[in-house]
Amino acid sequence: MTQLILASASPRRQELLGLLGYPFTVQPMDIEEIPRPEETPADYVQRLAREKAQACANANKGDQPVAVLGSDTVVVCEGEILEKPLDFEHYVQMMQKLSGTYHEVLTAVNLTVNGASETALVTTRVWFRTLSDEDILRYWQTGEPKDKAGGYGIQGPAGAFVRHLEGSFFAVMGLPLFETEQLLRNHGIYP
Ligand SMILES: Cc1cn([C@H]2C[C@H](O)[C@@H](COP(=O)(O)OP(=O)(O)OP(=O)(O)O)O2)c(=O)[nH]c1=O
Repeated sequence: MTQLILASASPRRQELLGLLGYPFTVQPMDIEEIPRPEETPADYVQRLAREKAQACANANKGDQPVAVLGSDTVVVCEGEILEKPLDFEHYVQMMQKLSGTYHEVLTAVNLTVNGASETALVTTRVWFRTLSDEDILRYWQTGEPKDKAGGYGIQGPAGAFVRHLEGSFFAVMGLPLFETEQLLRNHGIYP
């Protein structure tokens, strides 16, 4: 039987994959996350999702057959890629950019199995209400922004910043449920 591995350190991705009902194990991969010159945000997230899954598949070569899921999420605002905030200043800059306007959240998920590799990309447009300096400071103090792309987690208190969303809530949180299940089914993997 093919063993399913989630190549991710993200507790959100673990929680979301758990909702699909597949038994799986977790093996995070440390991949360098730096966009190449001229690489579009869409190409970048898809490459990282693929690299995470392929690194994990390589690490499990020779064992029993494995199917590996890798994923990556970035926030894109006015053409700029926003990843995890490096510090408070960086976080404030990000929130000021996101305040009162919309941005895109790009999440790619890759399935690598038996040498085959397929990636799905989900783009979600998210509209934030205007944020005051106090909103921004108070949200930092929750400790939530640090490990999240764009400096926020839609599934937590920052959900109150979101006026409207077009796309997939689960993709913003880190793993699109519909597309992930489709990838698995396309490759004959069922719970
Ligand atoms: C925008 C947004 C991101 N996030 C999280 C999901 C991801 O964990 C993180 C994006 O960073 P990633 O680099 O995609 O993932 P990661 O480093 O956490 O985990 P791994 O590479 O091992 O898979 O931001 C939320 O939880 N909620 C949100 O609303």
